[in-house]
Amino acid sequence: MRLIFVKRLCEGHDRTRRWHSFFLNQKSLFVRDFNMATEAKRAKLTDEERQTHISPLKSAGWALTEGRDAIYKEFMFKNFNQAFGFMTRVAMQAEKMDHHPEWFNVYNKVQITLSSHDVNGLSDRDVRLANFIEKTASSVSDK
Ligand SMILES: C[C@H](O)[C@H](O)[C@H]1CNC2=NC(N)=NC(=O)C2=N1
Repeated sequence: MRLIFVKRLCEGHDRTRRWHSFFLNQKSLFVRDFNMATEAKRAKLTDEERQTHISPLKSAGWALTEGRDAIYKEFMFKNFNQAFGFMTRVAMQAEKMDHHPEWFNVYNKVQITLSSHDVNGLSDRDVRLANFIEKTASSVSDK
């Protein structure tokens, strides 16, 4: 039996785009829907996940924001050039992830808040972006 792999980008009612993937045979039988994995990630972090992933970020200088399920950190660079170089790298990663920071910059200071609007709180996308931001900040500061 010949199986055809189908991948389709769909826009949901909440305007988020997700990949729907399935194998079809000639009778259009759904064999697998990889979208399940994506769906599972669109959820708030559990208490256990916060212990594992938010605690190390707190040690790195991130703090929970008051009155809102989000994390915040202020970064200082040598000058504007370095700060903007950092922001450019983060912006490209954010676009790739379709997950964007709330941020403020003046000269060498960049203040960042991360939260997932679609779940109204912290999700694993904030953890991944925060870790990328940490790595990028130290590589930019090294120069
Ligand atoms: C339509 C688009 O996928 C969504 O609006 C994305 C864009 N960037 C986002 N960024 C953040 N921080 N949270 C989101 O829920 C989010 N959603």
